[in-house]
Amino acid sequence: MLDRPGSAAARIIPAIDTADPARAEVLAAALAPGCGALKLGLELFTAEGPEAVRRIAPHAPVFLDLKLHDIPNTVAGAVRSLLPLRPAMLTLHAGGGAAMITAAREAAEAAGAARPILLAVTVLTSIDAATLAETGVAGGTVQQVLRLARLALAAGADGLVCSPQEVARIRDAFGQAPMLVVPGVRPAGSALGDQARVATPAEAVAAGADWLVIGRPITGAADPAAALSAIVAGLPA
Ligand SMILES: O=c1ccn([C@@H]2O[C@H](COP(=O)(O)O)[C@@H](O)[C@H]2O)c(=O)[nH]1
Repeated sequence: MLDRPGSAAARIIPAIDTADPARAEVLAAALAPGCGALKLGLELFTAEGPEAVRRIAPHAPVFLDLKLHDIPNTVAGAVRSLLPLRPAMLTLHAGGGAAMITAAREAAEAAGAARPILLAVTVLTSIDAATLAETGVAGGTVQQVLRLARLALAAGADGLVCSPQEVARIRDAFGQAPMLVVPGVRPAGSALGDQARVATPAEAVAAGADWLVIGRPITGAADPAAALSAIVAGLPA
């Protein structure tokens, strides 16, 4: 299993969000020396499938962010199908419920010590309180994140995906054991895009984040490797 980051660079996971496998490889080669892992998500996986993972994996550990969400039997089968790709991290939606998460964990155990870190996505960082209320969830984002975090960790998730705005509350409630992987991170002055619950990289780390997922502020820069280096330079060693 991937170790918790031991340096500022190792904390950063650039999100390689493109449907173009050649572009993904160029980004991977440029960014891998300065980061801890590379995140591949739905855009590349739905375009290119497992082959995209095989092409990126030689560069850095792969965080496969597919946000699995289905009945337990189907999610367990998907985890089994993904294990040969040896992802370092894998996501599933906490909202799928405890039985789904436990089924995913049991399926992942087949990989033994090389199994991926299983991360439960709480409330997407693009969702604000009003959007959450539209889905029928009252009480605000922090309360829902804590509710889903409790469920997911009890069911066998190794860690959580949450926004930087909930990290300190999660550490207060659950301590240092859960691995916290945090998107919704924006260097000062960066465009928010569709992200709603954000903080800067330094704020996220100070709150207790383990890894920071950062996409467009890096991959949309004229020099992605330089943008990554500038973010790392702004973090404590
Ligand atoms: O709650 C979540 C879960 C996953 N993501 C993913 O992280 C990156 C963020 O990219 P940016 O360009 O830095 O906004 C992206 O791949 C999302 O799918 C998230 O943003 N929020």
